[in-house]
Amino acid sequence: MDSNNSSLLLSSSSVLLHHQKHQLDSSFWEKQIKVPKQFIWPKGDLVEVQEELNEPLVDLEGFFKGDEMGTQQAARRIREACLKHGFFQVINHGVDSRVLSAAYDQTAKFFKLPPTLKSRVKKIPEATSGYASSHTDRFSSKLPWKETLSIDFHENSQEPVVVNYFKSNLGEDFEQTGNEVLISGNNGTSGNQPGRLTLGTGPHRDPTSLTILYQDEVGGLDVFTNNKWMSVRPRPGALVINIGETFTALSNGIYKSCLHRAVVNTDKERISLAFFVNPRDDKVVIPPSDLLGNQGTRMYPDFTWSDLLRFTQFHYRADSDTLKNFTKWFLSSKSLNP
Ligand SMILES: O=C(O)CCC(=O)C(=O)O
Ligand SMILES: [Fe+2]
Repeated sequence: MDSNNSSLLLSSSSVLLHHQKHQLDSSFWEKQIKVPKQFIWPKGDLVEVQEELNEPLVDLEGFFKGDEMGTQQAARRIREACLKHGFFQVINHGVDSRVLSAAYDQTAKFFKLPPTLKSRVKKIPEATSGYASSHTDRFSSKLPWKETLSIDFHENSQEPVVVNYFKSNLGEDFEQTGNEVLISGNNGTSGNQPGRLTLGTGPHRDPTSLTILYQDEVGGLDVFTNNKWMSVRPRPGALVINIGETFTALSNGIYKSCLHRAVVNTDKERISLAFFVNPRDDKVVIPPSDLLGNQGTRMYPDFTWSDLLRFTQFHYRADSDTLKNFTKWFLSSKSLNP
């Protein structure tokens, strides 16, 4: 799809939350002898992985070269993965490895800045861009052991929005960061062995359409499928793709968006770069009629990405039941305000 076509349908955004000032500094938490109880997750969410997920590794070379056979093979493998758990990895994806390394380095450089500097881009309420440590303002329990930097990106914007964002908040030295980072960086820090009690990102399904993730070699991404947690092996140069709830709704529930989490490594810090792809705000998510089955039954109501975003930002922490609870909330708010 060329960028003109895709901009008719897609916008992209990364959505994370703001913080309280004294908790901006993740090094503060790392120095604590005991993990504060707000960061301790229930045992059921912490069950360790025993196996690797056998997700398909899809080679996109044929697709990019216009090769029919290669394209069909890739499509078949992606379809199979989406019917099972919605996770696959891609190689020969066309994203220059130098851009990925530069984005990674710039993200790492940002997370190493002193807290006072990071706080210059701190996320404010209702914003979708900015730096956040842990989401402490929004939740009082099961906090994620990580810091995040989120940046809004709209493909059809003429302005160098991201470059301007970094330059105006952090200064000229960060122009390059703006050039490379079109992602949200998750930095799961290790510290005092919090890995045994905490999670970098708790179990959730992404509300997005698609998530494209670049993870470093530390690993920690786990997927819950076949009734167990399974790890997604970091593969050098590959991107992890998973479908989110919006895509599930678009496929009338046929393609699965799977529960996943990021565990904290007890020895090493981990950085992951997630690019969330979402429909344009005004596009209604309606599955094609041939996915409705004989009865023409719709699994989910007509909604827009901004409805789901509002729900997950202001009413509900994304978890295993987001789409089900969103549907209830959305239908009842519609019946109150028809
Ligand atoms: O860091 C990861 O591997 C996953 C992060 C994630 O699931 C998310 O940001 O939605
Ligand atoms: Fe996720």
